[in-house]
Amino acid sequence: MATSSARVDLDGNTIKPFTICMIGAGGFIGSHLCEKLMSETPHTVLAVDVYNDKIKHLLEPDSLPWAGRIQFHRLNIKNDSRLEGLIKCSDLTVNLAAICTPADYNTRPLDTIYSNFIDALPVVKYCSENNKRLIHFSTCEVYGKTIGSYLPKDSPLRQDPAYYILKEDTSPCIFGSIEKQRWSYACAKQLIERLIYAEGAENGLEFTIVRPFNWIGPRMDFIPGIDGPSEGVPRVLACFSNNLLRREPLKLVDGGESQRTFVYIKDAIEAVLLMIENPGRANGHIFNVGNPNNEVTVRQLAEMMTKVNFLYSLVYAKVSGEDSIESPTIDVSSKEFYGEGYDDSDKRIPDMTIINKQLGWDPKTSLWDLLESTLTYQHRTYAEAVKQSIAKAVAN
Ligand SMILES: NC(=O)c1ccc[n+]([C@@H]2O[C@H](COP(=O)([O-])OP(=O)(O)OC[C@H]3O[C@@H](n4cnc5c(N)ncnc54)[C@H](O)[C@@H]3O)[C@@H](O)[C@H]2O)c1
Ligand SMILES: O=C(O)[C@H]1O[C@H](OP(=O)(O)OP(=O)(O)OC[C@H]2O[C@@H](n3ccc(=O)[nH]c3=O)[C@H](O)[C@@H]2O)[C@H](O)[C@@H](O)[C@@H]1O
Repeated sequence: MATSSARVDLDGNTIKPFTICMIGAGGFIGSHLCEKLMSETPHTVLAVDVYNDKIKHLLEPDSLPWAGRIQFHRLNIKNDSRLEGLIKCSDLTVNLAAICTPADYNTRPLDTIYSNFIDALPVVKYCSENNKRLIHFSTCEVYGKTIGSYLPKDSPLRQDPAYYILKEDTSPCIFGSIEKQRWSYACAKQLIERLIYAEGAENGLEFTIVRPFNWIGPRMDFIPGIDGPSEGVPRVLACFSNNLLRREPLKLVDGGESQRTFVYIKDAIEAVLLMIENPGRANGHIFNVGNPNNEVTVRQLAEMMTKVNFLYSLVYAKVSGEDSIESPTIDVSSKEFYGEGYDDSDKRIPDMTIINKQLGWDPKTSLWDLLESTLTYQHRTYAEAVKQSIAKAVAN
């Protein structure tokens, strides 16, 4: 445990322990960030969320080595006057709270806009008024679609990185029309980014904006019918994990042609810790955090996850080779899967120049490796519960 030895920042200065108000600490990213801060740093976390299931293992029992350095505050930031007090007594606020599952963007656009813009406003205001540093979680979705996607299909310029690489300081934000409510999330995130940037420019707010590019790993979202609603649609990793655990075909939306770069949550958390502990290098910056080397189409992701799952089943669950499903994928239209108003980002490759220069950070984990450890986690956490729920359904 590194908590007793003095920590130094990237410039060799000793880092004093500080207090972090982490809003949305009970979610996927928050749970990994809390874990990292507890196990490797001396900092204190005031963990704010409406749920704490994903950080329970850090809160109990009292004998944990970090007991006293993490406190859970169950509150909804929409309507709780305790929020300002928690921000005031912290050195830094990290805001992760949001609705961030695409199935909600076109079906619950009002909740999406309120959650990502209106509910974040008081957090920015309290940080600005009390001279507190803010690390705000935005998204790579603020880039929307690539410039290349608007070129003719056979244009050679589509192969030119200038038409698809996403750069914090030069790329435009390209969204679809207003009826394409998919973009309600990206647009709300863009506006809160602009507001934070303006608070920095006009009122001196010390801020960092993070644009995650498809961070994935254990504890992401939920498995429908097990630890989330049966009809709920989580992000792609959990959708495909659910299909694999239930031994049903993986659904490819509109042919699974969209491309994504996936980064392992543990690599990405290293980047966030560097931002937290190096304010002089992180303040005033917007950072892409992703892994440009892990690009696949959604179809390729489905194929890779099917292979990794098959190997896991052979080795650990002792399932025979012939038992693998015959039709591992099935095509569905986006209208059928997400409903009216869905649209998609075609390709998302982060430019890494700024984060490299400011923080010297690079992702390490390959897609194969991260899928192997994540699917092992999914099996160990959910396989038995899924088996029981299938048996129950058959019995009824
Ligand atoms: N996971 C990714 O790859 C990714 C990519 C891009 C952007 N982001 C952004 O990062 C942030 C965290 O994402 P995540 O994947 O951990 O999502 P998540 O849904 O797992 O976590 C969000 C947490 O915020 C909490 N929350 C939401 N509204 C709240 C409220 N009103 N009051 C209190 N708590 C509230 C939720 O209960 C949840 O625990 C979000 O802002 C998201 O937009 C994530
Ligand atoms: O993770 C990110 O960086 C951002 O992108 C995500 O958006 P997206 O990548 O579109 O969300 P996923 O649900 O992970 O879907 C990825 C792709 O898989 C497809 N998909 C999803 C689920 C499924 O069962 N099948 C399928 O083909 C989707 O249509 C999409 O093309 C979410 O908007 C946010 O969590 C976040 O801000």
